[in-house]
Amino acid sequence: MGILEVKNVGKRFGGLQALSDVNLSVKENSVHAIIGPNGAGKSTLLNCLVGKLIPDTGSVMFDGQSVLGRAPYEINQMGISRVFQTPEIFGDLTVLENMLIPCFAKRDGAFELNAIASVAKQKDVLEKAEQMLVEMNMADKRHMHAAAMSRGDKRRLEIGMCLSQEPRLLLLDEPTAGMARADTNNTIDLLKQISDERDITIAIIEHDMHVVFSLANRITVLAQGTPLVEDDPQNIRGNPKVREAYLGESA
Ligand SMILES: Nc1ncnc2c1ncn2[C@@H]1O[C@H](COP(=O)(O)OP(=O)(O)OP(=O)(O)O)[C@@H](O)[C@H]1O
Repeated sequence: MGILEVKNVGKRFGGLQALSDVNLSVKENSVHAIIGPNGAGKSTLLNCLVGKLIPDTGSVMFDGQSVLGRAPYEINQMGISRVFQTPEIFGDLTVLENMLIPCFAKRDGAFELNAIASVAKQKDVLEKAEQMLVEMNMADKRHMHAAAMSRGDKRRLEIGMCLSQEPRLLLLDEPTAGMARADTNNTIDLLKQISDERDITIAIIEHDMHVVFSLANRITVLAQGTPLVEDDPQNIRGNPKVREAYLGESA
């Protein structure tokens, strides 16, 4: 039994069956990649896991509890945190101010913008945010405006903001999209470190096969809304069905 169990999930948009009969079992503490050609249904599936979409059929269980019918913030509180394709950070705030936001939300269940102004009085939150920046190797950038950072550092900050909420499952939607190779490699190293050092499960949607094969210990291939194959990376690499689904993409 995995920490995340998806059973027979289907989702239709008008005349388009975006997902049908999707089964997925994500083992605790694994790095599970979900790959597939454009339009295969990867983002739709992810949206069904975090409450952004409600599947028409099937079930989604996280740690034995159904996530269906719960609001995204409730699913977040259950222990699922999501990293978006474009980093969801506040460019006008400093790195430290960004980090304070999830730290307040974790402590109080909510966040008010004026809390940042009085943060000096909130030692526990400030210490937690500073500690997270140390763990993310970003302490030297704490007073920098987030917008001024490289794409890789924005991603690093966003991942740190997610981790400050102490999730048990981290979902990543193409975390290296649009990155230069050096930033991609830094992100791979960061995710490896997170997976090795923390009690956390990672599910990642990714097009870049270098990222997938560097990180994943299990891979599900989606094609036309349904799982084509689920296997270990070494078996996926040479699988003719996977190569065919990608029609020449480097699988
Ligand atoms: N809100 C929506 N309304 C209508 N159709 C949608 C909606 N969201 C996705 N689709 C369609 O559902 C199918 C699956 O899309 P989805 O974005 O999940 O694929 P994907 O595998 O994530 O693709 P990509 O790799 O290009 O991001 C596509 O045909 C897409 O056009």
